[in-house]
Amino acid sequence: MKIIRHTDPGYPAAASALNRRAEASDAVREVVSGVIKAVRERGDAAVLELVEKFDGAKLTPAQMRVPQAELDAAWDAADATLKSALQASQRNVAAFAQRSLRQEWSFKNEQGATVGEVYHPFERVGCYVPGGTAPLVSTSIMTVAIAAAAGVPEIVVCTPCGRDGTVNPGLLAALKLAGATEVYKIGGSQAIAALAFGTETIRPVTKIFGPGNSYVVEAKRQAFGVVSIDLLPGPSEVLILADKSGNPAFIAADILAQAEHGKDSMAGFLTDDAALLDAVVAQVAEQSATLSRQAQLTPVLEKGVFLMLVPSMEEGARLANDFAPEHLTLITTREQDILPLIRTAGAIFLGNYSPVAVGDFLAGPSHTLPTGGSGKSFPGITADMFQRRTSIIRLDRESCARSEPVVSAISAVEGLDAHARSVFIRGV
Ligand SMILES: NC(=O)c1ccc[n+]([C@@H]2O[C@H](COP(=O)([O-])OP(=O)(O)OC[C@H]3O[C@@H](n4cnc5c(N)ncnc54)[C@H](O)[C@@H]3O)[C@@H](O)[C@H]2O)c1
Ligand SMILES: [Zn+2]
Repeated sequence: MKIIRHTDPGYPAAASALNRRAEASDAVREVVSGVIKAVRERGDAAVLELVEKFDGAKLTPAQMRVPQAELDAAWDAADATLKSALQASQRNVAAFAQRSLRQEWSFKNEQGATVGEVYHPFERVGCYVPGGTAPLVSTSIMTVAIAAAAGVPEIVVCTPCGRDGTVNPGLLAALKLAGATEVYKIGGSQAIAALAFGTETIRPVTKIFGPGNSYVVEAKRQAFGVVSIDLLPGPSEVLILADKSGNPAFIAADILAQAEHGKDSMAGFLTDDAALLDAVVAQVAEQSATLSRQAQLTPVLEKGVFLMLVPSMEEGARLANDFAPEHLTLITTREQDILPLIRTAGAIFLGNYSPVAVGDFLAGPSHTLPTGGSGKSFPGITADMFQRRTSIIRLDRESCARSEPVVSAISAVEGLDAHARSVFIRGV
């Protein structure tokens, strides 16, 4: 853990280093462009070679898709506690999604033309559900269930399999409940390439959603244009900003919950209270000893966790905006002053009793959120991202006549006389 105080000489540099921009390393970019090229040129064969190389599983093209019967059986076999937990999560997510959906509307413009917007669900989307280091059962709900709530008829999921070629049955159960219509057990950038460009087995989709590691995120970025994408949701992270009202045990628990995501994940803690900083450091040491995922925790605690004593909560909010955290926890007695200052967080958790884990699994908004600083440009997944918008324009003879002088004036400057004629030829 790095501990920096505003009284340290290194503070200005450490504070300005928080002002990040999301960019993949050259090495990741190169690997991914090689993968995309291979999948475009050689389809299934390339996908399966890469699955063997990165995930150690030997599959045939016929084994790529999880049969519907296996999805159904996974749901039937899931234990009752898991089923009701997944259902509770899905109910909250669907209810939240309903409120985010856009409705069609229209109005008459100044010339009397009817103009408006209509929305249709995308026909066929891809949702990536990570599975490299943990089977992200919750991500099934946080992507697929939202697509289903938006009315998307074809929801194609890719998720990596283990060396034995199987996918965690709890994950399959969640996908079934959430409403996945096709599930392929392939992961990584090869899965994104297959979804974007298609292979003999996988028909291409038009938009790709969902989080993943740096390879998955870079593949989505490189596929952009051929498909659209939701955002760039990479390795998970949290930033906690608290004044002396913060509970050190709760804060340490949230830092550790973040750290157990493993490689590349980050947790930061900013406070204006020196005693709280010390108490959180002590709590992290005490609590971390009793957790199971030491292999994931240790490297993150060494490299990915920083604690900073800032001169004020206002300065903390400024640094939080620079960092643009995926999750921001704000604990302060001055919420009305500090909350309005936060503009770039993917999701904001307020007060001592709002653990990020409840947002991960249950609360309602998608947990698929921007990371790596991309929150400055992208929001997290919302239901309306599964809707394609188009505009509608209808004129009658009268509104056409009233539009003519404006069209003629602009056509004259642009030198486009056919444009002007196409209006006045209508007898106006
Ligand atoms: N931002 C969010 O909203 C959000 C939500 C959930 C999860 N996540 C993040 O998703 C990530 C999931 O990562 P993961 O690794 O566990 O699973 P993953 O499914 O994203 O990636 C696993 C795949 O990566 C590929 N891969 C691994 N090493 C590679 C290499 N050297 N070269 C090329 N490809 C390689 C493999 O094909 C493998 O199938 C985590 O970082 C987690 O924090 C983010
Ligand atoms: Zn988490």
